[in-house]
Amino acid sequence: MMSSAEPAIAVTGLRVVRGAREVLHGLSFEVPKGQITGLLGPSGCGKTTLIRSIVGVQVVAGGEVTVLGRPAGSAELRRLIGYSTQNPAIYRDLSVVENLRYFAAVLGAPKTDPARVLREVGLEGHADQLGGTLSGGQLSRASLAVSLLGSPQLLVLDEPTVGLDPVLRKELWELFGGLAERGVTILVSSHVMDEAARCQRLIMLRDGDILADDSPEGLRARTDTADLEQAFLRLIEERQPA
Ligand SMILES: Nc1ncnc2c1ncn2[C@@H]1O[C@H](COP(=O)(O)OP(=O)(O)OP(=O)(O)O)[C@@H](O)[C@H]1O
Repeated sequence: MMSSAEPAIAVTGLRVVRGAREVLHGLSFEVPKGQITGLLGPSGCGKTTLIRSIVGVQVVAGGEVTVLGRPAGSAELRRLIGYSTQNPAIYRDLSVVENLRYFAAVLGAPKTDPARVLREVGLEGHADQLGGTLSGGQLSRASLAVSLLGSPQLLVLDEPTVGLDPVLRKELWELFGGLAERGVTILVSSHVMDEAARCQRLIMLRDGDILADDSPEGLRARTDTADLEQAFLRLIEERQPA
């Protein structure tokens, strides 16, 4: 039904007000299918709000968000999107595999899925450990495992590597790369610029506006720097009148 040229996510004129302030000021962009798109920007710039709008849990003040050809928040998207929030939602009093069985049942995912996703995130050795006793990195991977249940077409990950050591971060990015090679679309937020280089596409946010929407190579060329952190800073300088 959908052509492969159709983007996984299309956002037009998205405005969101939280509290008394407008935090997203009319964003428009597309996320291509089968790629890793990074959503980057400093703390408080609106990454989580944008992600919430895409997964359909944010009240929006204006604009349109279309995900896999349907309006964001549509019931049928629930099975097609894997969403991992910043605060891992794992039951502390259930073991890892019990958590996975529970969420698989809620999603109507196959009974073989918990074993598959445990393998994918490398947590087989902790299957019977209680959620409440996992380390930070193990908890992040358990949360990622939940989002992989049911083989979603789109993975939306809000800062999945925050607080992880470099080895674990590298492993997780390799996992993301493998999923993208299998055709899964990944939108991943981060405030760590060195992770930007691992994405095929970058959306840089600042104060609720898009500063750049480009490939890492395009961004480096445009800002004449090899370093994406420098590129980000140069884009900010360009915007500010001298
Ligand atoms: N419930 C709320 N009520 C009022 N303002 C809010 C609320 N939630 C978030 N905000 C504000 O909206 C802005 C965007 O927040 P958001 O969580 O989207 O940023 P972020 O880029 O994800 O930040 P971080 O990287 O620190 O998680 C911030 O200025 C924040 O203070």
